[in-house]
Amino acid sequence: MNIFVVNSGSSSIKYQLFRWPNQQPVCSGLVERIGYSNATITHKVFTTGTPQEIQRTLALPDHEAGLREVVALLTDAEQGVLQDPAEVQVVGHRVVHGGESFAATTEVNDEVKAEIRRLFALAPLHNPANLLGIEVAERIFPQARQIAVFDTAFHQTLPEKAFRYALPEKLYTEERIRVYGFHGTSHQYVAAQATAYLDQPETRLITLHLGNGCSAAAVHNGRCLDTSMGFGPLSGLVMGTRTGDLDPSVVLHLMGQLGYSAEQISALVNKESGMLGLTGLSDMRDITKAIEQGNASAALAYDLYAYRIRKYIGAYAAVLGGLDAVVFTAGVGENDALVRSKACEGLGFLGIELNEEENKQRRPGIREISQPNARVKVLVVPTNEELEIASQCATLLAR
Ligand SMILES: Nc1ncnc2c1ncn2[C@@H]1O[C@H](COP(=O)(O)OP(=O)(O)O)[C@@H](O)[C@H]1O
Ligand SMILES: CC(=O)OP(=O)(O)O
Ligand SMILES: [Mg+2]
Repeated sequence: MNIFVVNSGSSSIKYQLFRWPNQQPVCSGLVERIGYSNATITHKVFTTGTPQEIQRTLALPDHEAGLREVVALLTDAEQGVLQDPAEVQVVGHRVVHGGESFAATTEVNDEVKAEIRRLFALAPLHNPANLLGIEVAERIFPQARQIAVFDTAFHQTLPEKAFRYALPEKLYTEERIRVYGFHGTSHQYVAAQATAYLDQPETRLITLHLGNGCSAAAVHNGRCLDTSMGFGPLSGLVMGTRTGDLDPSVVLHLMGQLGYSAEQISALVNKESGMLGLTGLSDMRDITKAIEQGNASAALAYDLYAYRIRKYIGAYAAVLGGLDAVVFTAGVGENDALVRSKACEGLGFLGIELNEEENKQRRPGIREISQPNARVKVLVVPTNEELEIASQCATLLAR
């Protein structure tokens, strides 16, 4: 069986094709700058000994044009891996917000699409693009089963004291205003990997997904107890362009005293804040370079970013009543040794002690970067949301 996984963003599409059940990735890629005349496709094929990379720059007016180009690469006479798009039996989609309706992976139908659309307002950067990806895939792969895997699903096990806000009750009962949590597919995948690695009867983990969006989760024996993103993917850790935790008084002041509209507030907290707002840069690699060049704003932003992570580690150690491992994952978590080092600074009292030599190494796979006899293991576990999505699709179909 061929499973094609699509992670559709506002101006990008990440994808991966798997042969199942051997879980082999056949190819993967990234379409960026959709909507521009200089969009790019980076396509990697793994069927030959050394991965082949194809790069294309072209005009892509919309997601449909992007996905059609990807299908052209998949079925290319020379470098293609399929003869016909009809060979794709399953398309697995990352959908960021599933609300309270979806606690599990779900086959897409009209009702599911309507619910994803109803949730647009709660995840404006993500759900519209996710639905668009589904609709385009339905046209391109009409014979395939379309399956949605929700970022929120893994967090549906949160106890009520963790998922409720201290707001009037009817805002929960009538409006479903509560903590949903995000990046669940990634937290679930790395928690399972870390649990298998630790191989002990009980595991209390803090998983830290640090990508463009960032979130922390407290996971006890594979069950999520708390997470830092909330009603939408804005609260908690400092992110590339999002604020993380912010006192609502700031929003009230911006609207009441400084004349901001709701749209301006949304743009501010989603797209203009976080590391970008603090430094003018959102990519951690650029921020690191700026620090090396003596940029004081970049140094402060980096401190703030790591300090927020440290606060959540302390909080979640308390939630879990102890700690077996801290797990770093995603673009920043897997690659940025200095962020890991600063985030763990001063946490020796919790049993967290980094081995700085190991922390600086770059190796594929799971890496243990704590001191050999530290009470808490610190692990770098590469995430693979696409593999987890494919795996959840296969599990659903086998039922
Ligand atoms: N070598 C690296 N060092 C530091 N940060 C990195 C490195 N590689 C990637 N990143 C960071 O990872 C982030 C993107 O992470 P990723 O998990 O791909 O996010 P997303 O899936 O949300 O797009 C970017 O902010 C980028 O700066
Ligand atoms: C939910 C979320 O923040 O996703 P991403 O990190 O991909 O933007
Ligand atoms: Mg991501």
